[in-house]
Amino acid sequence: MESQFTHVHDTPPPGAAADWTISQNWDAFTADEHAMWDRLFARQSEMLPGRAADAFLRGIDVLRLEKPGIPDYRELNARLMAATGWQVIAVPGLVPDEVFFDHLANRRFPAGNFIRTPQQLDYLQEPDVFHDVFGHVPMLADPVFADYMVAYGEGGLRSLKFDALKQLARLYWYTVEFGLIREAGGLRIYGAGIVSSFAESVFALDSDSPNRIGFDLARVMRTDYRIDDFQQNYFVINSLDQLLDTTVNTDFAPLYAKNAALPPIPIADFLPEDEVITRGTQEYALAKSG
Ligand SMILES: C[C@H](O)[C@H](O)[C@H]1CNc2nc(N)[nH]c(=O)c2N1
Ligand SMILES: N[C@@H](Cc1ccccc1)C(=O)O
Ligand SMILES: [Fe+2]
Repeated sequence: MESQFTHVHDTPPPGAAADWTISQNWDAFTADEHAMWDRLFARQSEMLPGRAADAFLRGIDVLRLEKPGIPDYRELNARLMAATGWQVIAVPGLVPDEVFFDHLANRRFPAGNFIRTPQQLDYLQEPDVFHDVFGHVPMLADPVFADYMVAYGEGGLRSLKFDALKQLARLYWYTVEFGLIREAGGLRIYGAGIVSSFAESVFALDSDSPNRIGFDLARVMRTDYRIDDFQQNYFVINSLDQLLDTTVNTDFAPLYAKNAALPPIPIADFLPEDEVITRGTQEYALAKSG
């Protein structure tokens, strides 16, 4: 089973529980680590109004994330639990797929218990506490998205029975990590991978390089993605209700079977039935490929 991170071991590291959780040990975070959080938070929060989805901005407010420093889960979880029954749990880093899905299915969001170094300011491969807590957690304060993430966890466990992890991982990638949503004011970001990245929060909305395509479940589950640079495709939902209703009310089993018989859709390709919002130039990707 290949997740987008393939160097995850299958036994918990020393000090971690069987479910891979560790104590956040908030008191052990240094002033420099809190300062890194504040630097990242200031950079993102000043540029996100008008870019981030309403639900994301509401979550920042409800969870009091503007408070300086790395959030103390004892305080954060009191508010998050009150909002949607979710809680953030600390893990050393990436956890095995099944462990990840089981946590989501039980309203527990695993967050990497480390923060990036100044050298990793603009890009790091593995999710740190800023990506996980700033990027993912505000959306978990939204009841509809919170229910989507539970259903996703349950669906993830089910997908393993169909050997369909790859298809389900694509759904996660193009919604939870890199999803865009239509709002009255225009396209907005709800994907954690975008919203936690300064450069991609600009690129995803402003650049004419990437494709922007209306969300279609089967199409997304067939579409390849890249993990090492800006996305070449973004999929756009009309509402969080649409995302929840579509995925919860569709039995994925027939979809898994149908898609397994079809080749994956190459990253920047279009299908005739695509709702094309932006026919991207792919200028950025082509320039990078040299
Ligand atoms: C579902 C899929 O396997 C995905 O890559 C998972 C794997 N393990 C993870 N582990 C952590 N801590 N955080 C994640 O986002 C993920 N993603
Ligand atoms: N409906 C999916 C479960 C799922 C729900 C929501 C998100 C992702 C997956 C299935 O039948 O397996
Ligand atoms: Fe993430």
